[in-house]
Amino acid sequence: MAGGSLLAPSLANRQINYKGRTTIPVLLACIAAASGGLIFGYDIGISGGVIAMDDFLIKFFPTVYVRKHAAHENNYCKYDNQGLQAFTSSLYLAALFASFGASYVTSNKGRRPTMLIGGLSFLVGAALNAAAENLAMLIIGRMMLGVGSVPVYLSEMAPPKLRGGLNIMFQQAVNFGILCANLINYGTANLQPWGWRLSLGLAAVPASLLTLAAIFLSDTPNSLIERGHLEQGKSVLQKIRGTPDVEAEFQDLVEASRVASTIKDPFLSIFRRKNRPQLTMAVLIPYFQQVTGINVITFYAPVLFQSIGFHSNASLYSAVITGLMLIIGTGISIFTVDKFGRRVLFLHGGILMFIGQVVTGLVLAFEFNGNEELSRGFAVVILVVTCVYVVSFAWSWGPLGWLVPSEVFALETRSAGQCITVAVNMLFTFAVAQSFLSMFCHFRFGIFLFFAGWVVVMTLFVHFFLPETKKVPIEEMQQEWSKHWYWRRFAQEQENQDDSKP
Ligand SMILES: OC[C@H]1O[C@](O)(CO)[C@@H](O)[C@@H]1O
Repeated sequence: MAGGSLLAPSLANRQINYKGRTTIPVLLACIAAASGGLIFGYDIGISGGVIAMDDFLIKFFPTVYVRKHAAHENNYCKYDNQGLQAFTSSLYLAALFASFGASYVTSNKGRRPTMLIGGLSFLVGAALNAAAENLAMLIIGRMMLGVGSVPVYLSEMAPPKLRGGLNIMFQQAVNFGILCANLINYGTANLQPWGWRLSLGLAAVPASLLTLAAIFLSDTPNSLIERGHLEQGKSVLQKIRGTPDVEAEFQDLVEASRVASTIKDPFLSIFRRKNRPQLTMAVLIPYFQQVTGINVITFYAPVLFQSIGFHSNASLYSAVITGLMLIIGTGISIFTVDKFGRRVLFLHGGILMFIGQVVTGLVLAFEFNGNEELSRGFAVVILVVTCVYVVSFAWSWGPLGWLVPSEVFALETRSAGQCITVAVNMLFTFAVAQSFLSMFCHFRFGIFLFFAGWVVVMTLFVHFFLPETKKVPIEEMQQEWSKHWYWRRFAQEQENQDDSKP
C-alpha cells in the first residue's frame, strides 16, 4: 500500500548500522512530513474559530447569526445548522474517497507525485476558502483540503520503521497545526470584517512548503526500488546519505521490496478468519478514537464555549488552552509509550476521559438550563475538566489510535489493515463533524454522557481484547494473537491451515 516499504522480517529488528549522515534532502523530507501534519492539524483547528466569528456568519449563515444573538433562546441549539456542519465535515468525506485513489497513485507512480498532488490540492483549497463568496466555494475548498490530507496520512503512516516515538511525532505535528489555528483565530477575530479570510488563507503557507519540497525532492529510494528502478534508487540513496558507500542499506531495501512483492492480495488476506483479530482492530481502533468525542473539542470548542455563555474572546482563548493540552498530552506519550506500554496509557487515559466527560455532562445538566450563561465558577470547572479530558486523550487514543494499528498487523495484512484504518478514521471524523451541533441541540448535556459511554466500552475493550504490542516485532505478531485468551480461536487456525475459510 501507498508505496510503503515492508521490511523483511529478518531485517525488521536488526541492529542497523548503515553509513551516511543527515543531508539536506533528508532534512527537507522531514520538513515535508512535518508540514503535512501541520496543515492537516491547521484545517482541523481552524473551522471552529471561524464559525464563531460574526462576519463569517453574517456572510454565509445569516440565520445562525440572528439566532446566536437572540436573547433567551435555547443556547444548545444556536449553531444547529447542516450547512455549517458541512463546512467542517466535507473535508473528511473527500479524504475518505481520496484514500482509495491515493494508495493506487503512490504504488504506481511513487511518493513524490502523491505529495505534489496533495500540496497543490491544499493550495487550491486554501485559496478557494480565503476568497469564498458563497457556501459552494467554502465547501469545495474544504474538499480540496481533504484530498490533500490523505497522501500525507498514507505516506506518514505506512512505513513500518516509523514506529513508537517517531510515529507519535507525526500526531504531534497535527497538534501543533491545531494550536497554530487556534492562536491565529484568536488574533484574526478582531480584524473585521475579513479576519476569517486570513485564518482560512494562511493554510497556504505550510501548503507551499509541502509543494516546494515535493518539487525539489527526488522520489524516495524505497519507492523507486519497489517500482523496479534499482539503479536510480541506488543513486538517490547515495545522494541522500551523502556517501557512495550505501551497499548494505541498498541490499536491505531490495530484499524488503522482494518480500513486499511476494505478499499477494492483502485485502483478501485480512478478511480470512484467522486474521479476524487484525480486521477487528483495523476497524474498531479508529472508530473508538473518533467516538471519544475529541473532535467535538478540536472542531467546535469555540462554538461550544460560546454556547454555554463564554464571551467571544474567552471562547477563542479557551480553544488555545485545549490546543496546548493536546501538545502536552502527546509529549507525555512520546516519552512513556515505549516504557509503560500501550495498554497502560489507554487504560489511564480512558478513566480520566470518562471523568472529564461525566463532570461536564453533570455540570451542564444541573447548572445550565440552556437559557442563561453558566456562572463564572462553573465555567472554570468546565474548562478544567475539558483540559483533563483533552490531555488524557492526547496521551492515549490520539497517538495510539495510529500507532497501535501500525503494530498489530502481520506482514501479509499490513497494507490492507492500514488502508482500512485510515478510511474508518476519516468516515467517523466526518460523522462526528456532520452531526455534533445537531446532537448537542437534541441531546443537550446528554451528548457528553453519550461519549462517556463509548469511552467505557473502548476501555473495557482494551482491557480484555488488546494484547500489549510494545517491542513486539512484526513477524511475531501472529504468535501474540495465537496466545491471546480470546483471539487464539481465530489466530490458531493458521496452524490448522484453514486459510481459505472466509
Ligand atoms: O489530536 C487530535 C486530532 O488527532 C486526530 O485524532 C487524528 O489523529 C484527529 O481526529 C484529532 O482532531
